[in-house]
Amino acid sequence: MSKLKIAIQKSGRLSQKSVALLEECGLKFPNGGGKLITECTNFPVEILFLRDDDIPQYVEQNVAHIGIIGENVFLESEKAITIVEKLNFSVCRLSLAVPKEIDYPGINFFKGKKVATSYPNILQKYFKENRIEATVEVISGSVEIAPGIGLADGICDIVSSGSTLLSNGLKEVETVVKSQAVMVANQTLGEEAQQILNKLLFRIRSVQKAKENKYILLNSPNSQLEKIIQILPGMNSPTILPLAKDGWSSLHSVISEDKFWYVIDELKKAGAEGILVVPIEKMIL
Ligand SMILES: Nc1ncnc2c1ncn2[C@@H]1O[C@H](COP(=O)(O)OP(=O)(O)OP(=O)(O)O)[C@@H](O)[C@H]1O
Ligand SMILES: O=P(O)(O)OC[C@H]1O[C@H](OP(=O)(O)OP(=O)(O)O)[C@H](O)[C@@H]1O
Ligand SMILES: [Mg+2]
Repeated sequence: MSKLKIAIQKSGRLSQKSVALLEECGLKFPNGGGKLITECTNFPVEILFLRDDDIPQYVEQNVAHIGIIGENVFLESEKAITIVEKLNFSVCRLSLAVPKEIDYPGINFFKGKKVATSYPNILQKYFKENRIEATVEVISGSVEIAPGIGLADGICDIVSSGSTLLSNGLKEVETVVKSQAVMVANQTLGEEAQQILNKLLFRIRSVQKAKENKYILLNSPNSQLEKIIQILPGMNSPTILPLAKDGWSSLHSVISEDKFWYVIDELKKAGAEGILVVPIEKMIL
């Protein structure tokens, strides 16, 4: 049986989380010792450890069938490859920034200016869409230094917390694109590779779904059960088990991660006690 070749970043912001995702999907593989290619022992997959900027090209050429990269690298590469799944990690944005003392009048500020970036394709496109004629100065890293040393009037680079901008005397003025880690694939995968990818995507979605949800257990007087069930929009209907204590039940359900603080407040008001919220490892729907 042939193997699905997955390209992930060798070292950098995406590498640990990419490895963790594959491991959470149950894939077992030796990782370390500087080996740049490794085989899964329990799934028909081969993992290639590469520079992230090279991954789109390898996937386009089918040297790797799929890859994990930032959406920013996908867009910048302009390769004929397809995003098959957004992965909800390494969330960041590509933004324009200028020295903090500038009284920024809006995007027209950039007309006739020089902007340093490692993302010339994305930036040129953005300027074109906004009818801005500006000079794009391509540098490969430490972009935030450019205005301070007189290389450019502004920059376009990755922002997450904003602390790199702050410590270099810059302020964010426009978001150019939002990004997160994505899985990309070759556009003409063979049947076998496609089947393995489908299995892997099923596992990834089960892991993602589990992360978005929590398992909740609580005790409630039977008289309050109806009210509590209405507060908890479960997967189907919640499980209810009688407690040893007369007139009380234990209720189990699933709630989405972003709702549970809000819901917990309401549950307490409705008389729920002994509330436990626990992580879910896999969720098969
Ligand atoms: N501060 C950040 N917060 C969240 N995500 C980030 C951050 N910085 C970068 N990323 C995301 O992680 C990806 C990889 O970033 P990294 O800095 O490791 O790349 P790199 O230096 O180009 O690595 P390589 O050596 O493989 O070329 C970026 O393309 C972006 O999608
Ligand atoms: O808004 P922040 O949270 O400060 O993150 C943004 C910074 O993170 C990335 O650099 P990284 O730290 O990965 O170093 P690198 O430039 O060497 O890749 C990116 O290039 C920015 O400089
Ligand atoms: Mg890179």
